[in-house]
Amino acid sequence: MSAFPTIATPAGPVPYDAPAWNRQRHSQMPSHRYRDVYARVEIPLTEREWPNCRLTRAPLWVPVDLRDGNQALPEPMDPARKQRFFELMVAMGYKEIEVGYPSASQTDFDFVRLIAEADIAPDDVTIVVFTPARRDLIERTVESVRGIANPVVIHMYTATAPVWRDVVLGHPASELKELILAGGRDVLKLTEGMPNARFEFSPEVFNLTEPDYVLDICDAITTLWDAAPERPVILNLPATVEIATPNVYADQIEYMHKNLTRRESVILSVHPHNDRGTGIACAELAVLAGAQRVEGCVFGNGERTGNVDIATLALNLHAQGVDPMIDFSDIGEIRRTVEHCNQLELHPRHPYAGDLVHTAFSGTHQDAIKKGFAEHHARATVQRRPEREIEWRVPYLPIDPADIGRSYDAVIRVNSQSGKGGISYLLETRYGIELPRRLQIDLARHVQYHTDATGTELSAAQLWAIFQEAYLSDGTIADVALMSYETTEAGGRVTTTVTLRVDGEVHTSTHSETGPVEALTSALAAHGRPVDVLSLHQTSIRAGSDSDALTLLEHRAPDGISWTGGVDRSVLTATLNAVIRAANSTASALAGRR
Ligand SMILES: CC(=O)SCCNC(=O)CCNC(=O)[C@H](O)C(C)(C)COP(=O)(O)OP(=O)(O)OC[C@H]1O[C@@H](n2cnc3c(N)ncnc32)[C@H](O)[C@@H]1OP(=O)(O)O
Ligand SMILES: CC(C)C(=O)C(=O)O
Repeated sequence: MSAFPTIATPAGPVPYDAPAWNRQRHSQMPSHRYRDVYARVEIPLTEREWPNCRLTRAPLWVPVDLRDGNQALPEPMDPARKQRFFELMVAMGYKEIEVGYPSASQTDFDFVRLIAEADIAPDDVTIVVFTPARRDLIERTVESVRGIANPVVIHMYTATAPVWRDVVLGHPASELKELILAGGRDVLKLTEGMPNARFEFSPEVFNLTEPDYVLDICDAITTLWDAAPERPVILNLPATVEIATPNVYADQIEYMHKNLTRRESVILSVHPHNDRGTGIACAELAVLAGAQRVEGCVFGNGERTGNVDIATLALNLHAQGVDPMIDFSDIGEIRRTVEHCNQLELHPRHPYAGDLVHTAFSGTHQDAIKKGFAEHHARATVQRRPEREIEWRVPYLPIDPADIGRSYDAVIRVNSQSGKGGISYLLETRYGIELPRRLQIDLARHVQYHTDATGTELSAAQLWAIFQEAYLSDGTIADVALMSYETTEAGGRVTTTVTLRVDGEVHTSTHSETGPVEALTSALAAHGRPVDVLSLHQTSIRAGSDSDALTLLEHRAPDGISWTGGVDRSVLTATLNAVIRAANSTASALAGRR
């Protein structure tokens, strides 16, 4: 690590990490205990190519929700939930699905039998079943798939890392290799006469296993199973317990990719877990390093912190312009089904699918998103192309939420962190009201006052209520009213007659050569209630299929610049209402001042 910079102090420059400045202290935790057992293995890779590679196409995805995901649930799925999950995965387009650990339970076994006996797996979907390298369990596994017409993969695993060899299995390295090959022979023998059967081997805890030992076992198993390009063997290299930075896993995968003897007859697969929170990074770097197949769970359920999350991996590709080859266009429905089957809820910040991931509360983000949507809309109009087709350039939203079936409405929500952009966006999208910039700023102050006081989020309807209270309600004094007006034209001359009630008295005045708004302001001035109009803006309020005109009027008030509004079916009446309201609010402000 490079040296810390220095900080100028009255006593001269002091290193930034000097105790006086850097207040970090040694923790109370015994970190030294983890140096050996869970240490990264050394990989004899001298040159690495993966850092220069790019993700240009989707790997083969294999969801293991019904096996690795299921074995990590407090309450494993019942048959109905398993079937529903399976059907979801088929509908999403997965072509290879691990459906269970048939020797583990009757439910798992029966589900595989259901696939054999009912017509729930389309012909092009490969069915994977999982087994340890133990004859009785392999027998039961092969039994479960008998009669399935689909391609079938028998997936055998055994842990290979030193601690597992010593502590769990009780076999030194050479004996363990023999145990694995014995399991491999059992698989071969028991699947004789099953031309649809292919084989997969996983050296569990691959990432903690000595590279040359695991390479030797993998080569031995591909030789035993006679891997060939037309009948490849899947070698699945799990990061069963994630312990190192993702670049280390990438090195491990590249090492295998470059050194496997029958590489062209192997489908190189990875199976990352997420103990360090870097399962996604491990999978992505592993694909750069040569992996062709990725096992994971749809939203990352699985042992401890989970299997790698396939939805995130797939949508990361989508966000880089690469077709993920799996359909997440209705992520809400997928999420509902997965939550129902796993009985686990997704975190609101879960990438892509969480409730809050397409929502901005903070003012500057809202402002940028609002501008981004406006620019997007304008560009689509200029190019005469559908908005869903044109290039996406909306700041802070890595993908168009509509791509995955989420609506724009949820994108912006308002609380005390919000600013004018988000507030006006909500009023515009919900009510069709386009607010002028200076009014947006004024309204944001009213909203901020409210959110600071309550600390809660505001809905569009609540914002609308605040808007009405601020600009459309009559002040404490409402002693001016417009009784009537009439405009006539004779010989090209326009004359407007205005009848006002001011302080209980009715006054009628006639104004030549002016339109109704000027006539009204002149009449108000003549009766001691001037309104100094600075600007007028017309917009409309959508109410169902109808719309009302909304006039927004900026005027000089005793306390500075102020806004009032008027609403009516007619634009003119809306404007006159806004002028009268300005006269009354000026009176209220003056009264408040006294
Ligand atoms: C990383 C993974 O996800 S691996 C998959 C883990 N999934 C599961 O365990 C869920 C399903 N498992 C089960 O239902 C049970 O564990 C069964 C049916 C497989 C086995 O049950 P039991 O026979 O009662 O054994 P138990 O689970 O207590 O212990 C496992 C035994 O298998 C051995 N073993 C563990 N993995 C393997 C393996 N891959 N190949 C061969 N033997 C293995 C262990 O050393 C232990 O042997 P021992 O009894 O001689 O000490
Ligand atoms: C054995 C493999 C496939 C596994 O589930 C894991 O390592 O987590």
